[in-house]
Amino acid sequence: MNFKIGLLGLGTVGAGTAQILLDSAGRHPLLQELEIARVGVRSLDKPRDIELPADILTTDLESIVTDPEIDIVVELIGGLEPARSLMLKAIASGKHVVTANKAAIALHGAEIFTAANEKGVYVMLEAAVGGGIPVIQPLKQSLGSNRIQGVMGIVNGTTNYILTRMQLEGADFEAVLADAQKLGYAEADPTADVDGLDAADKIAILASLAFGGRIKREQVYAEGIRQVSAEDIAYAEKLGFVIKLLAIAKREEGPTPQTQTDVEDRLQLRVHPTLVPKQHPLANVNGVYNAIFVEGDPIGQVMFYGRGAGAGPTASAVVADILNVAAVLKTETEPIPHPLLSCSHQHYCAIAPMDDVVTRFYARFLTQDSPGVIGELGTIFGKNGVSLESVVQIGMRENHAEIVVVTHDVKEGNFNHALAEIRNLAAIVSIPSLLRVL
Ligand SMILES: NC(=O)C1=CN([C@@H]2O[C@H](COP(=O)(O)OP(=O)(O)OC[C@H]3O[C@@H](n4cnc5c(N)ncnc54)[C@H](OP(=O)(O)O)[C@@H]3O)[C@@H](O)[C@H]2O)C=CC1
Ligand SMILES: N[C@@H](CC=O)C(=O)O
Ligand code: NA
Repeated sequence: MNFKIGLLGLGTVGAGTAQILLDSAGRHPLLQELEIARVGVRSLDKPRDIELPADILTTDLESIVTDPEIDIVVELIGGLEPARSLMLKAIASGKHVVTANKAAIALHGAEIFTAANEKGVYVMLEAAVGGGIPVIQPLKQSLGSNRIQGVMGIVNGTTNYILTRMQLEGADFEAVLADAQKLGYAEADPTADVDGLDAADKIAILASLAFGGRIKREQVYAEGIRQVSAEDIAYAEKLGFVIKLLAIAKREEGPTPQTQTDVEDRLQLRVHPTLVPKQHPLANVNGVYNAIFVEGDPIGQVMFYGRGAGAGPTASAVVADILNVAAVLKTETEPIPHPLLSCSHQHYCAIAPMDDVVTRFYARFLTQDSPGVIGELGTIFGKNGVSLESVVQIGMRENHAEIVVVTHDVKEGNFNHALAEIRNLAAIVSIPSLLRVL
């Protein structure tokens, strides 16, 4: 039995996927039953490293998703449109869909999964989060017996690659970003990586699976790494931390749920650069590697680690999804959405406002070099209920005193009130950095 694949996109991930499909030796035997029937691209003239019969390439992607011969549509063009419409048309035509497109799923997942469930087809997205790291299937299946308390991770390879090289080599942000683009890690528009939007898409997807509800993408708080400076990386290092872009989804404890439907806990959903203690497992995840740290009851802590971007690792996850669908098609005469492969939740999770989030902060102040400034800072923080773990005058920068503060756990709202007062102090020149601490 052969399964016909309609591949949309033959870029970094598309070419990586075709490469695996064309070279099945030594891999799962079911691969031999997969056939690349048609491939959709934007330009037919582009030179490509992969050899495919010219007549299967087309720029008419709609004809692929409606082709009665195609069993599985693999969407690897990226972006919101026409990716969303093509996936919906594929579903309407009864095709199963495999995608790596976290942006389209995070924003339009509800529409796409509702259509898929109505039509009785699968939408698989292992490659969309953590590239080659198996994390979507484990959340759907292997961890299904757990009540998940938190999912936290380094889920953007581009920014982790940049931060790692800035830390290890003191490298320049722009130069390292250009390398990440050459290596195929970055999105077509790397703004999504650098500004934390790609990580926000991914944590929305992970949270939806971990906490069994839909997530409104606009409710994920996202801060990127543009403001992370070489100075902060160096100060963090002295204080025993490394700076990582973390994506965090955390259940705020409510009453213990008695039934499936009365889970009304709120979720924290946030992406921001974070000072991570050097001894934390996530502190040692470097370069393009990603890691997703899950805490559940009764499993405790578990971490998934591997390459989060790049042609081969991402294609590994794409082809695994194709195999999963092919395996179901082979064994079920009338495919119905398999409860452990499909996504069927309906309600939206309640999200906590950022002002209610409790976290530690690192703040760097430039002040006039006058007596009593540290005392003034301490008084304002104390008045706002912000307890300080350390206050250190690092030295002088451009004739101003440089003071670094690390707080204990504090409500963001209280910290922001204190900052508003501090900004009005005559001695404050600027506050170049504000970062959260794990
Ligand atoms: N790169 C990575 O490491 C990872 C990427 N992803 C996701 O995988 C998806 C693909 O990414 P990637 O391979 O890097 O992207 P690329 O930009 O390398 O490739 C995109 C491909 O899609 C084709 N394409 C794009 N738009 C259209 C269109 N409107 N009509 C027809 N063809 C189109 C392009 O055609 P042509 O070749 O003719 O230009 C190209 O072949 C994205 O959703 C991305 O977020 C997920 C995990 C990791
Ligand atoms: N641009 C993304 C690619 C994988 O999702 C990243 O850098 O992680
Ligand atoms: Na993955």
